[in-house]
Amino acid sequence: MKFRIFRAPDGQGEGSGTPPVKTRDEVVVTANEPTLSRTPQATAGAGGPVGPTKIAARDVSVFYGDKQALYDVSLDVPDKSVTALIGPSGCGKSTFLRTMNRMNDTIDGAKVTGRIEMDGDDINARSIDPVLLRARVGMVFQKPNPFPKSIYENVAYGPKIHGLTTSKAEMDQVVEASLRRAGLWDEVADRLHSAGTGLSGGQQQRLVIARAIAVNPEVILMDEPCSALDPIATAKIEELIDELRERYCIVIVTHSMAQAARVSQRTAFFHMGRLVETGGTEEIFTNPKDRRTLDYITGRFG
Ligand SMILES: Nc1ncnc2c1ncn2[C@@H]1O[C@H](COP(=O)(O)OP(=O)(O)OP(=O)(O)O)[C@@H](O)[C@H]1O
Repeated sequence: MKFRIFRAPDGQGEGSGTPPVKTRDEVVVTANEPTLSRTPQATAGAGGPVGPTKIAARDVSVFYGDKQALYDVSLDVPDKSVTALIGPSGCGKSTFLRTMNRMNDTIDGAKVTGRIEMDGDDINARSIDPVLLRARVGMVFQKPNPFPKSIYENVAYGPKIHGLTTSKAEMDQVVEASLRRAGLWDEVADRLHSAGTGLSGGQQQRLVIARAIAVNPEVILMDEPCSALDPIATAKIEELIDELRERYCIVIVTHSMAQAARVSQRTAFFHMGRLVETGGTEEIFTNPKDRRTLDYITGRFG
């Protein structure tokens, strides 16, 4: 599917006498043709097929001490698809991302209110163990952060501490399957016992993704996963994200509008701690309803 980012709503912009506005990213982006058959229970969103709701956030606010960073955010995140969180610096994208696996709990003075359900269960309930939750909801950060251990041990670490395997042979299988799924196996099969930190930046990021995959997550959160990578490594991670969405619910924070358009089926635009608008990615980029979304995607601020 090809679409041109931006067509102004309500007769503004292209074809209405106002000169077309260039986005600060590429203007024309391409994404794969949506294939409804790939996800049988999928419904067709404007940005491609998505699965049923995996995470439902309702009236979520986050405070760092006295400062409120998020205001009453309600958002449904669908399974088997990629949801992009976009918006200007400091608008609360990472804060919202962290609410989905309770990473804000690890920040002194942070307080989360509202409700977040995963498959209908309240993830902030007392009965939920945050360590187990973070295995179900894995996270990939801006800067690749492999452990100072071998490639093998990086991937085996999670299955080991969660007791997911019972033999060395089974662990070998999990490590290989995870590295294959992260698109890294062919590059590291002959050096599994070398240091993970010796890999290139892009390989390290795929190793970190393999590490997250190894514990059978249902959701993968990615906080600007390509911002430290060159364009070739970025393209590989984007391809990988596109493959992974068939199995997982993926949420990605990105500053690149072109990246959001290439990899996501749904987009949520945040501004000053509020969720302004959400919808199918194509719809958000071609026909945003809110003026602030339009201004952001056309590079007027941010
Ligand atoms: N640990 C923290 N302690 C205090 N304030 C914080 C903390 N983390 C974030 N904030 C504040 O919360 C607000 C939202 O920050 P957040 O990092 O979620 O935004 P963002 O949209 O992800 O920004 P960026 O695109 O620059 O990464 C900002 O005002 C930020 O300064």
